[in-house]
Amino acid sequence: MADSCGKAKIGPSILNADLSQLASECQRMMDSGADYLHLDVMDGQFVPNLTFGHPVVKCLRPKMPNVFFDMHMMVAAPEQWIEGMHAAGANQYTFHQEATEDPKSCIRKIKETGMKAGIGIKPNTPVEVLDPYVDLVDMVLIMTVEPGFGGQKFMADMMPKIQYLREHFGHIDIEVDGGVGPATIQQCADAGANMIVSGSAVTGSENPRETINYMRNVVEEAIQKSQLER
Ligand SMILES: O=C(CO)[C@@H](O)[C@H](O)COP(=O)(O)O
Repeated sequence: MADSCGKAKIGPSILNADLSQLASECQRMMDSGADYLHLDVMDGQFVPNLTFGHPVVKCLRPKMPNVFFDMHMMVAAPEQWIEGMHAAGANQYTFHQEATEDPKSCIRKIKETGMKAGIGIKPNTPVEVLDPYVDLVDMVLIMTVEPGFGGQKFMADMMPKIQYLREHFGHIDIEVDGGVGPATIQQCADAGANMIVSGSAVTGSENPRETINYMRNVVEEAIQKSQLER
């Protein structure tokens, strides 16, 4: 993932998978051709749901030593978990701008560990709040559902946020997350998203490999089209 800024990457979310089989579900996603794993961490404060923390990541890491773990930290005071997630083997730490008084300090602490830093916003947060941080992070996350649960309806009115980021900041990694699947990937690709989080549409697919390949092809075609139009 190191030198792949702006390329099409599919990162399944396992939130709606069979969490009693977490390791095998993660492996199933990678065996189906996923580029990375999107792991949803929820604390019951920042979002009204509870999932898992760094102890679980620590157990997962030895089972999949080379998989890129994209930690989606839907938590209050995200600074508190940076060290733990790094020690557990996380590769990227994506926090929410709404969750901290000092995003720049959070970004600095993440990068000091060697992890990649991501910053995300919820649907009701204007994209312009990210302007001071985009050049400091490795990836920007645009939520297309209210964070907290998988299987929700895609919010197409979030696409202008992605277009804004692509137009103002060029080849950064822009991740889209929530209700993304074969029926909605074209909108995301056309808007400029290149890192695709898809949960239910992939983990619930009869053919996850086919679903992943389809979405990657749509994004790759959109990237090529935008490059030709420049
Ligand atoms: O962070 C979240 C939800 O809060 C997402 O990562 C969802 O887990 C994506 O799942 P689908 O909407 O694709 O089912």
